[in-house]
Amino acid sequence: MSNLYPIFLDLGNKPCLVIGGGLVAERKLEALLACQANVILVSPRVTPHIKDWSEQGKLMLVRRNYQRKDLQGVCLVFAATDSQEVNNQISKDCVELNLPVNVVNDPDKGTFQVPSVVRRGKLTIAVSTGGSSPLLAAKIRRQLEVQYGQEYAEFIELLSDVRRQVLSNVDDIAQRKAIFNDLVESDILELLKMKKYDQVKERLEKCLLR
Ligand SMILES: C[C@@]1(CC(=O)O)C2=NC(=C\c3[nH]c(c(CCC(=O)O)c3CC(=O)O)Cc3[nH]c(c(CC(=O)O)c3CCC(=O)O)/C=C3\N/C(=C\2)[C@@H](CCC(=O)O)[C@]3(C)CC(=O)O)/[C@H]1CCC(=O)O
Ligand SMILES: NC(=O)c1ccc[n+]([C@@H]2O[C@H](COP(=O)([O-])OP(=O)(O)OC[C@H]3O[C@@H](n4cnc5c(N)ncnc54)[C@H](O)[C@@H]3O)[C@@H](O)[C@H]2O)c1
Repeated sequence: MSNLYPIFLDLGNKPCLVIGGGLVAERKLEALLACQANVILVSPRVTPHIKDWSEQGKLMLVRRNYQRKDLQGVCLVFAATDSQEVNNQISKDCVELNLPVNVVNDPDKGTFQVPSVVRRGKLTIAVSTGGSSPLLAAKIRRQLEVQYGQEYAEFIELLSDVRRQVLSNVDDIAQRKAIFNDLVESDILELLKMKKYDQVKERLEKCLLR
């Protein structure tokens, strides 16, 4: 396998195909729905959760075995059946069509792998072991969850607002960079964690008046 190239995809309203309806398919589906993807799931059997989500209109469920025509018009494919043979066929069909495919029981047959993920608002940290140990990826994810708490979500919102203001009000690039640097290096994050919002405001003003 080559070195994997990390990338963050915007799948909002994009048609994504999951083939298989077991627990592994459910995990991939849940992550896709959390990113507002338009999911089509093809599988004769599905978990109770998948059935519920389909009844709530959260995905399109096709209750039969995979057929090559399912690939028409989709942009991302997950081969998540428990059959090596079916997953291999899906992988072959996708490679012929140049469609990115994830194969849950044979990473080398796929063209992308799913990382373990920590989300804090707009901050996303993704961990991959290149398929060597999904359990280690999950362990590192849990460690990162402790290190990067919910305060990061608030901090990033704030940085994003301030960045917009600075980009429209400060023309000098060196000065902008200095302001952004001051903000990132400030103790605002710790103050947010302690919910000391008055002091956050003070620090912000100080950085902006630089
Ligand atoms: C990160 C995560 C994302 C997700 O799926 O959402 C993910 N697997 C997770 C959990 C997990 N997977 C497995 C166990 C049971 C323990 C164990 O066996 O180790 C557990 C633990 C559990 O279930 O708790 C078993 C397993 N996984 C793969 C195989 C097949 C093989 O290796 O050949 C087998 C053996 C199946 C068998 O026994 O036959 C393959 C893949 N799993 C990947 C991702 C990709 C590589 C990621 C990487 O390492 O970089 C890759 C290559 C393909 C892919 O799926 O993209 C998610 C953790 C989410 C989190 O908690 O944060
Ligand atoms: N990548 C991962 O993270 C990971 C983790 C654990 C296990 N696995 C592997 O993933 C595979 C799936 O695991 P699971 O626990 O979800 O299995 P499962 O047995 O619960 O589900 C298999 C699903 O595949 C569907 N299916 C079978 N043939 C099909 C076909 N021709 N077309 C469409 N759907 C079909 C079935 O209806 C069923 O819903 C297993 O091979 C397992 O070893 C991968």
